[in-house]
Amino acid sequence: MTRGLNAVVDGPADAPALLLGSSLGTTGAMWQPQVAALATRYRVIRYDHLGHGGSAVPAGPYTIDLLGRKVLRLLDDLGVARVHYAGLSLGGMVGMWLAAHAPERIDRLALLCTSASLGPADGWRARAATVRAGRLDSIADAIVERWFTPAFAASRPDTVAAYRDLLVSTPAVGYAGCCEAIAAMDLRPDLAAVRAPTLVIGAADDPAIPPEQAAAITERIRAARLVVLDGAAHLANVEQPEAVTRLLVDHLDPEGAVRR
Ligand SMILES: O=C(O)CC1=CCC(=O)O1
Repeated sequence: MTRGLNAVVDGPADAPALLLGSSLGTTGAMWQPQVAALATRYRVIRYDHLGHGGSAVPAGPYTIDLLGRKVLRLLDDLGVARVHYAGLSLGGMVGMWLAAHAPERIDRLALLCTSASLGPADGWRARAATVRAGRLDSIADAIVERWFTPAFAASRPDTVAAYRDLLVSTPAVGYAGCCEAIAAMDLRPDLAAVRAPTLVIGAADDPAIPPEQAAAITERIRAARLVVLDGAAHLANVEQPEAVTRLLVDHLDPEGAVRR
């Protein structure tokens, strides 16, 4: 028996719930640029993936199915029946799984800088092996280089350093377990089962998951809309915080968007 997922909750207890899923090698802290604005409207629940942050760190390999089931258990523990969900990268992968396998629990969905299938699997398994051998620090710079555009990295070195610190503080077993989940993942057949109105956001300068992947997701989900953001790499919510917050606010409350 393992502990469950760690989560931080902000906003009014009686507001609609919004669950935020973060990327590989980060925690719910990744969503800091959006929290203040979103928490005026929603009960914002930021969870850490299995093996990340304050969550349990069982020995891997993990699967997306396992990560998704842990999120459902978290919602049960919090007494939350239904949520909006926004997830970036690995957080988006879990969001697709949730929307396909537990559609009764997901209201509106936002998928950022993510993919339904992200090969080559051998690359992810090699990365997992490197990290299991205790060498996450040796590949951290190469990973973080894909998270931000060169212009952002040059102008905001402290922010980049803070996200690098978050990455290297991830438990090796947890990080590797999630790499192995991505290696084994193919959510493409699941996407036809997604009923939630979905906003798919790609970033024009994302070398980790290029915007073509966002377009491929959009084509497979019945009620999906695609937006490609300029001036952002993989962590688009950090690099373009206002634009991402606005897109989320308008997507989650489309009637409010008409009034605004
Ligand atoms: O950090 C990376 O290499 C890019 C990435 C893939 C899945 C994820 O969450 O981040």
